[in-house]
Amino acid sequence: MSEICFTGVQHAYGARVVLDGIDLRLSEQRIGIIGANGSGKSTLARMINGLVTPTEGSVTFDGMDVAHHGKDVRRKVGFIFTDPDNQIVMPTVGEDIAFTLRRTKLSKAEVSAKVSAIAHRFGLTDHLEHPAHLLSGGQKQLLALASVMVGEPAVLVADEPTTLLDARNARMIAQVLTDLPEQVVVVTHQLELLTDFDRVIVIEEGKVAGDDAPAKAISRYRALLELPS
Ligand SMILES: Nc1ncnc2c1ncn2[C@@H]1O[C@H](COP(=O)(O)OP(=O)(O)OP(=O)(O)O)[C@@H](O)[C@H]1O
Repeated sequence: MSEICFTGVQHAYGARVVLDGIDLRLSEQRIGIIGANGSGKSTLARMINGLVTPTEGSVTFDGMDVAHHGKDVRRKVGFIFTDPDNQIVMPTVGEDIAFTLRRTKLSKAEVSAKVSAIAHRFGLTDHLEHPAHLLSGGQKQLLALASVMVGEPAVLVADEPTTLLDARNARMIAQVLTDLPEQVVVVTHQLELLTDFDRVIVIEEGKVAGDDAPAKAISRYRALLELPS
């Protein structure tokens, strides 16, 4: 597994500090990040691949400082967002997956083989020729995943990947993420998604307020929100 290290990390948007004093060494296979709205989870997740850089401290990915090696890190850290429509860029499913490989030196046949293999892995084989915008919400999230994973990142970061999905599709995407052999970091409000995860970080008002196995971290979070456990 890769090692993601936050050392003395602060992030401020203008004068507003939204993350502070973050020290984390993440090397487990499945890591969840939970916390109330606005607590700083997305900001933390975006720091892993340099979409957001710290205003103090540093984030490293396998020893590379993300602020200085953003491009190299982004090759190793795939990212999916809440709304797959924001990352589907090509008209058809097959073209969208192939788009990720456009800057590689692979031959047409090699690209085609990789697209077929990843479509098969994410259950999209029958949709390769279909317009991406006609897919269901769950299928679009699968396409976003396939288009990222075809680039063979070492880690996938997913920021609330099930928020826009109905319960059945949310469960399906949760299962797909849980079963990925790659390392995953998932920000979510869907706490049951994290049942089989290795570690869950609780963020509260920009600080780490819990860091434990799922059951304990989730009870800590419920206690913070004053919800029944
Ligand atoms: N680009 C930005 N400019 C200014 N403030 C921002 C920006 N992005 C986020 N914020 C603020 O930073 C704080 C943390 O936001 P962040 O999106 O990281 O929280 P979150 O825990 O992911 O929230 P949610 O669960 O609602 O998605 C919030 O108060 C938010 O309004």
